Amino acid sequence: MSLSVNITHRLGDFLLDVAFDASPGVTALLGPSGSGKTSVANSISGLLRPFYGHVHLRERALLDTAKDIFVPPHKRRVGYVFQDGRLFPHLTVEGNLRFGMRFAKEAGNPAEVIDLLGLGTLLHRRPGTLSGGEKQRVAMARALMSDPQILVMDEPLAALDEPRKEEILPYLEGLRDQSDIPILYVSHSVAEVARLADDLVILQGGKVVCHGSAEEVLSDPAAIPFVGVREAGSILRAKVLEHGPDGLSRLAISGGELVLPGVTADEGSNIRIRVLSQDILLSSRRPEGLSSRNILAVTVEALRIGDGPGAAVSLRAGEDRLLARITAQAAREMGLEPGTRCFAILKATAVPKGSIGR
Ligand SMILES: Nc1ncnc2c1ncn2[C@@H]1O[C@H](COP(=O)(O)OP(=O)(O)OP(=O)(O)O)[C@@H](O)[C@H]1O
Repeated sequence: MSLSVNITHRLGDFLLDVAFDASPGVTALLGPSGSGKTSVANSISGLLRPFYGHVHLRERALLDTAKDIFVPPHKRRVGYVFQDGRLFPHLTVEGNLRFGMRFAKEAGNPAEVIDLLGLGTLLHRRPGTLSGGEKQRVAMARALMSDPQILVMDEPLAALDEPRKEEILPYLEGLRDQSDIPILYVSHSVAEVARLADDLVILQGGKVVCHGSAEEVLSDPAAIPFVGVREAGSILRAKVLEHGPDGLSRLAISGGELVLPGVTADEGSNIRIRVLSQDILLSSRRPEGLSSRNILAVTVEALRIGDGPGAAVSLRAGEDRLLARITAQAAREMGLEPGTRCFAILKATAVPKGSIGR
């Protein structure tokens, strides 16, 4: 395990009591404002010194209260990206990147990092002339230049508008896919996390309430109270089979095929699709004469009927999972229970472009 966190800390009335592990790839820390995300990130970077517990990075103790170990921030090899970038305004992009290397024993490969984050044409510009998204790409590159053993990003997209977020997400996907260190990605946005996370830790009131692979957690009805009913949904892994002339693409998933618009990835490439639970319909029989092409044979895995009129149904389609939100009345009438076989219907236009990543 690359990162192991087990900490307890009191901040005023707030008690932080968090334990989780993270491997290379993106581990997202998701939670509402005040749930303790920044405090966890700060405990890893050394900006906060928890009263009790440990933080281990590649078997190295950065914090171990039992042994009175507290490694100062600049010796931790933690690359930190703040919400607002915090670039040096008087230095060019290149100067900012050089600054990132100043404590590095072995600096990250500048050409590789510049290429990964698409900074080649920006090197001589000053931060004041960059867009918010470009500034954040520089901040990420600067953090990588310090040859970190982990990258901690605290809400790196929070200050950006939607178009700038869309612009930067592919770079973050590239970072995730090419980096061999763990990336702790702090966010309150389920959409971002669904695009980027391999693993997901959900925090609520200073405690871990869900932890697992992003696919597992997001398709678990038990996670709905924490992500919110409107944001609830699952992640499907698909392969692009072909792009049709009509703007629709045919995709293979483990449980069948889907036809969706807005897919720009090359034929043959793998993508991930976020499907909101509110965009899935269920039918006991295979529907006929329906406008939707997206009909999947599924098996009910779990069912959660809340206090209100809604029911959440976790479904298995081949190796993939779907989450559907229907009325409790419909669930009863259809006799849904674990093991029930039925059909899930997804309207093609329900999946916006931003829900399709790689
Ligand atoms: N120095 C402090 N003294 C007292 N309470 C604090 C202090 N720092 C943080 N807190 C409280 O600890 C809780 C967790 O704060 P934290 O910033 O870690 O949450 P967060 O999930 O990152 O929130 P946000 O997304 O709003 O930044 C909050 O209730 C906050 O008010």
